[in-house]
Amino acid sequence: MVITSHGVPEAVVSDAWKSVGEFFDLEESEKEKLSNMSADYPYGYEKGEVLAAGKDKEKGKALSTAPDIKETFTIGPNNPASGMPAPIMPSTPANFEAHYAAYYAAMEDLADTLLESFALGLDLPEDWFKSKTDHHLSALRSLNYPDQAGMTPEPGQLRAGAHTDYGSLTILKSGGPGLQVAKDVDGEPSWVNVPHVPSGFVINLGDLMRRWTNDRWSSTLHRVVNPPQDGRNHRRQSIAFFHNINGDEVVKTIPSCLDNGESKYEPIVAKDFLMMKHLASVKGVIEEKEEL
Ligand SMILES: O=C(O)CCC(=O)C(=O)O
Ligand SMILES: [Fe+2]
Repeated sequence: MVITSHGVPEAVVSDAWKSVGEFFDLEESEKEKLSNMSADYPYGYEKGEVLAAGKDKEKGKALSTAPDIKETFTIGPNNPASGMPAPIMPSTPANFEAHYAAYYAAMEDLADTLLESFALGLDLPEDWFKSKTDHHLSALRSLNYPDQAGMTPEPGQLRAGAHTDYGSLTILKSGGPGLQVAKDVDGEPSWVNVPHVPSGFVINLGDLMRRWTNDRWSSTLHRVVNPPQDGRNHRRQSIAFFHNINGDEVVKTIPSCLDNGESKYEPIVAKDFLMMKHLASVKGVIEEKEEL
């Protein structure tokens, strides 16, 4: 869905947007200083990531061994209770840290509001999600899809390959068209362009929400296509807030989503579920490498 009238101050968005653009404009060597991803710190700067888990959904087979045509910068929560280390931020551009932190905080508030609506939609008390999200593992990732002037993507290579997000819900701000969604069904996906609403946010559900609701709600299969041939020189920027619940929360089918008292899924600790998703995506990459 696309939401407007969300209450996020325009300046919070435009400040973060500008700082993100300036960050991606830095020399590669500057950005590489932030590529400090490890098992303990699954964030930072990355280029050419392959979202392999999603590719499994396209007939269970990778369409291409080529990486997504994008670069990303990600932080996690700035809250020791989440169990994650504090965010490592770029020191340039000068205001990046303040703007990024303010945007993260605004997204936390918006996610809380959305979850209150979700609770009502699932026949739960309005504050049902509150105790399950008060030391959440949400991540904020900005994305830059460089212009494609003078380059020819490999067959099947996209700005972002088809995938579903892992967590509960995603709040996405983007600077232009290119995002497509499809029903997450077996067989050939039927892609639909998501309308670009400049003041709005796109909301996608993730795999954790799907499992939690016992498949009553689906996770959104999506991708970002390459610019049209006559618009190759257009760069695209977006900022995605991946809301995730408390890492130590046990994801056990929401009572109102049981099917005649039955659940399709075993209870799982949220952090284990996210790790399983992460490892599955890494496994996809390894298998692709073995196919070469
Ligand atoms: O840039 C976009 O519009 C989508 C990004 C996305 O799907 C992701 O980072 O998971
Ligand atoms: Fe996504």
